[in-house]
Amino acid sequence: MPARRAPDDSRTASAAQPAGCSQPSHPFRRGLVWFRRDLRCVDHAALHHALAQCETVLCVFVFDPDLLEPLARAPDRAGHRRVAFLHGCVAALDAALAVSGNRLIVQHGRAVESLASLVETLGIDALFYNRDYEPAAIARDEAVTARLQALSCVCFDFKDQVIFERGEVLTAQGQPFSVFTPYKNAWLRRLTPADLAPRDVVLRAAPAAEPTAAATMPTLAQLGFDAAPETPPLAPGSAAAEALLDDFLARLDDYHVRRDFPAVRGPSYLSAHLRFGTVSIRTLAACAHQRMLAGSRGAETWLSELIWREFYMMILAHHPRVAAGESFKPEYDRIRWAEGTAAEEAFAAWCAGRTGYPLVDAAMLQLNTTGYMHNRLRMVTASFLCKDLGIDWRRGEAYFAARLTDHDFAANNGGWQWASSSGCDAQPYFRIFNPVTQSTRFDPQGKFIRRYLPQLAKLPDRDIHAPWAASATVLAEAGVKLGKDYPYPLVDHAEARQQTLERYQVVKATSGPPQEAKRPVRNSGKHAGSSQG
Ligand SMILES: Cc1cc2nc3c(=O)[nH]c(=O)nc-3n(C[C@H](O)[C@H](O)[C@H](O)COP(=O)(O)OP(=O)(O)OC[C@H]3O[C@@H](n4cnc5c(N)ncnc54)[C@H](O)[C@@H]3O)c2cc1C
Repeated sequence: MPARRAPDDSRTASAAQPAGCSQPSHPFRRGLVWFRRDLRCVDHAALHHALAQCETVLCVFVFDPDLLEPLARAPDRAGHRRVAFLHGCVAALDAALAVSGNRLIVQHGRAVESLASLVETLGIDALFYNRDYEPAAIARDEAVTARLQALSCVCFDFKDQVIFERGEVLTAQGQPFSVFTPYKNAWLRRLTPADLAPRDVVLRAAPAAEPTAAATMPTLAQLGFDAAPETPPLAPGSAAAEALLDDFLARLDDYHVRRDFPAVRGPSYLSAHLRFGTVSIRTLAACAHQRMLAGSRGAETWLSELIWREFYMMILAHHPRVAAGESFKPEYDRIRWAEGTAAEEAFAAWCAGRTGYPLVDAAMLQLNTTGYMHNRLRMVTASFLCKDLGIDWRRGEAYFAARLTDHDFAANNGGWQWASSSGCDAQPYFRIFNPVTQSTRFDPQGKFIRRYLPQLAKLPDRDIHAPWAASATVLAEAGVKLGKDYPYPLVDHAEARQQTLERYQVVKATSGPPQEAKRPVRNSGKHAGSSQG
């Protein structure tokens, strides 16, 4: 039996009142809040309801080997950075709870067994958690709920990760949207102040006898991961998220003009915090919405990005087959991607940032060294992999998934399917980013390239985007020996573009007028009128 759904998760605790329950002030004696992608103790739906429903509220986080082991095994220890960030967020949550005399119980084990054991040993009669929308998480939550209900523990789940979930924003015919702009318009029409109101949390100190203090936080080494670097690329926890948000709000009004330039501090850098819920989506959407109503174009554009996030989560919820590796548009699974030794070498070069296209390489080095990549560059590198190297987008998706600290299945899959044209509201197959044009346009002085490719730093702005086209004198003056200090380009873009158009012929019949492919495209790469532009 699934968890009981609160009819809504508005601020009234009675929304979660179990059916047939009399109305004592606290219908449950001991409740447990299971933290997952919501590692904060402010504006938190499950915690809000648990405090209203239970005499005593305990809190738990479970480091689940089902999730950790694949990351620990990932090649070149790629998953370690993300787990270090997660570990830091869990520690920060524990510290935040301690301020009000509460502690986080931290478990290391499979969620079903860990939670069942806690329910029995601590005498828990109700479990509260916020919903997750990834198919594997849904399956896990159903297993947990079934097991706990068998132990007479009532389970409640809440909407918290999004403003609107699965079935809340639909077409006039009651169908899910597959195009972003009408979805966004319907999303905005549906929005009311209650959707953005914080789910208040007023913590009560846990009685001293509660066994939570006995819980110990496993070290990263005990979890099978490297120790966190002394200066992590991104500080974990809610306080760090708040600092990033404060910094971003001062530049929000210019977001629409700054966000596309990777060398400029344009976007919010909040993605990993949104991923782990150290900041509430309601807080962010409320800030953006308020400033948008006051006339801020930057805020309007940023709110659109937050809606893209929900759009892709909605797509995943309605089309879980994309999580099984299928293209959103099935005809795109007929494409024959490059295979064999040359393709393997090309993939390895793309991963390592050795394609010979400086913007692509600098972007991959940003990902490999920091666990983050700027949105513009995610589009450029993804397009380069599928449409210049002819390599299956799923390989790039997996590479990003292992390395991004902010990895979110729905956004990553949506972004890759957008770039490869196989997704809903994706860019048409015949629109192919020119990596040099993207570079001159979005990193005109090569500042970003110079940051990650210091060997090219002395090249003039004019030549840094395509070093192979620079004169021998310019290269010599800049101290660049092509083939030694920096690779020759792996492919010729014009030829690769032609091959891609041929490769995509199998989908042409269903995906657009063939003559469009012949029209020269000035590829600004608008992501359906929004960020991926
Ligand atoms: C190939 C590809 C893969 C991607 N993989 C991920 C991923 O794994 N995780 C992830 O969070 N985003 C992903 N994105 C979307 C986007 O690139 C990042 O959200 C953004 O770069 C994060 O930086 P930020 O927080 O500074 O963004 P901001 O510009 O400040 O945007 C604010 C928030 O809006 C959301 N957002 C912005 N753009 C998008 C988008 N196109 N799709 C969905 N949500 C969006 C994110 O939650 C982001 O944090 C991907 C995009 C592409 C093209």
